[in-house]
Amino acid sequence: MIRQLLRVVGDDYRAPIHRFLTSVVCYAVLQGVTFVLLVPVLRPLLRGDVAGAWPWLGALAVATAATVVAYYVQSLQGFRVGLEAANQLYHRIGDHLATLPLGWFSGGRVGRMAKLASSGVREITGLFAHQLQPLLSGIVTPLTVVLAMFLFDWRLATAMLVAAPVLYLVHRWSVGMVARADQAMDEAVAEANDRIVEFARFQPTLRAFGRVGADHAALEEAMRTQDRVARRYARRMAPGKAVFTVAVQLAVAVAVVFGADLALGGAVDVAELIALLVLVVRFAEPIVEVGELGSVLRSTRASLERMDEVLSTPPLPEPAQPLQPKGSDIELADVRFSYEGAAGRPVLDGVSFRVPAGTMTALVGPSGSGKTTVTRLIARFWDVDSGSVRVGGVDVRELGSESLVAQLAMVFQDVYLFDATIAENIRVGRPAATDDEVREAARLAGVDEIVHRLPQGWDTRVGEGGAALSGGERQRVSLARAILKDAPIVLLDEATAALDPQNEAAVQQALGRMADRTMLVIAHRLQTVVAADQIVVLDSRGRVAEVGTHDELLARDGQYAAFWRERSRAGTWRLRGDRSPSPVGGGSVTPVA
Ligand SMILES: Nc1ncnc2c1ncn2[C@@H]1O[C@H](COP(=O)(O)OP(=O)(O)OP(=O)(O)O)[C@@H](O)[C@H]1O
Repeated sequence: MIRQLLRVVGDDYRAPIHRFLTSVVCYAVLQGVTFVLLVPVLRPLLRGDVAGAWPWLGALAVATAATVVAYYVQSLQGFRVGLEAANQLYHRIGDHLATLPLGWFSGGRVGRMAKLASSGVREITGLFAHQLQPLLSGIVTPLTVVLAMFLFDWRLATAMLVAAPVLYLVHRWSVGMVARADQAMDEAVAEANDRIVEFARFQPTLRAFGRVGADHAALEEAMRTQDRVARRYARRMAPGKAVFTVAVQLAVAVAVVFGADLALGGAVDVAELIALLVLVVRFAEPIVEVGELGSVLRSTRASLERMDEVLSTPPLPEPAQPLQPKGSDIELADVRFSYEGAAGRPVLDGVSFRVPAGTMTALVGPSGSGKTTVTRLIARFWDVDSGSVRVGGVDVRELGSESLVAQLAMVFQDVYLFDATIAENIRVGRPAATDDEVREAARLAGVDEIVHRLPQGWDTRVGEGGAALSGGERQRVSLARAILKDAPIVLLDEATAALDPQNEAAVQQALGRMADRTMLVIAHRLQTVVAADQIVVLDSRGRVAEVGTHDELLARDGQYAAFWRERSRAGTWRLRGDRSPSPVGGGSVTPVA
């Protein structure tokens, strides 16, 4: 565990940890020495020889004072090293996250990462501040006592030495038993927590379907499971913990009986025996303390393992000599791609098309055909399995990630806004932009309209993730970011959810503003599709079905023409200014996402 801890915290932080561990070992040895000194102090006292006890009392006083100082030093160091290690960990995790492929952040990883960064880092701080000392003392102090015991009586010392591995084995067994119970309990609690959060988050959906009470089957089932596991936990955990404590007390009892036998046989006198038995009892104390740490240590070890896993996730490979893009065209050549761990056919299966510099390509296809995946491969969220994605004539794997990012402005559906003002959020697009440039970008994306409606205008904070804004408003802020960034290539996903008339106007205006850029748009609006220089149609198997202009594709009377007819009949291609309802859901052949 200590090796894993050193690996997670990093090589450059080994020295302070070693210093801390050394101070803990010093403290544990001194503690053992103070225990041992009780024997020469008690032996003369129990025989009525007070004068004979004085020199040993002096030694005990010195040893006790040294132990107190050592305790103070090690606990101070424990807190300091714990806090610094937490800081160091935050930096290491932060630095490492910045190098990971963007695709790594999808799924539930960000949530798990947040938990790891808060409770996981706290646990590791606690390991230094509270647990390493009793853990090491539980081994070093009894060892010191046993070794010193050989100075007084080799028979009792041997008995204690024999007891140590027996106690260790019992401890392992008991920790294993408690760990199994703990793990089942942790899983049940985590499941119940998830269900409660889900229950709270989906209240609107549940109520919309008349589920007004607390009759959420999944939640009830999770609660029942937790209750069942908690009962089993209590039944299993108590004996697991008790067995170790009983084993320690049994070892002490055996030592007492053995000592009494020696005294009766005249091998040791009664005064010496009592003094030695006090030592035996003290020998057991630190061991019992280790027994109490079992479950905390197990949970800390699990956090360490998860951190180790994150820190050993390979970063996005960077080219040794990054090339510069020559122009701003995009080209996908025979791209095959599957998501990690996904079975079955690839999401993209031999996709090839080119977006010439300064033109607009609309990407359409049924839901799940891989449109979003295409844009994310261009932004190198992941690397392709085979084939290549080229930007400015250079494979994105040969461009440094900085120069790739500099080429792109992305407006995706899942827009994240920081809990800051709108202006600060727009400025993310180009931190060095002037206030006027920020306002101009906001105006072009229709954000100024939103600002006028907000209580504190430009100074209104938008809440975490942009919670104070609607989906369409968030996307407009994202558009303003893209306009401000002024990158040569724009990847845009026209979110269906955000297609209110104002948002449409903003998207239209923004597209007009960026008309000289290379644009790849996952298109949901008729005028985007019609105005595109070319339309790329993906089929449900992740292949390019057709490429051409609107008129060409209609004339070809293929998949696009079929989409077109169906959409026109259903009225779900939206015309500018048309206030009919937005497209609903994704049919199997809808070109809208
Ligand atoms: N992070 C991911 N991990 C695993 N599978 C994914 C991931 N993202 C998407 N997929 C799967 O890849 C396929 C293509 O998804 P993608 O989002 O690219 O399609 P899309 O055409 O953009 O769909 P939509 O129009 O519904 O947004 C889908 O089957 C989807 O379930």
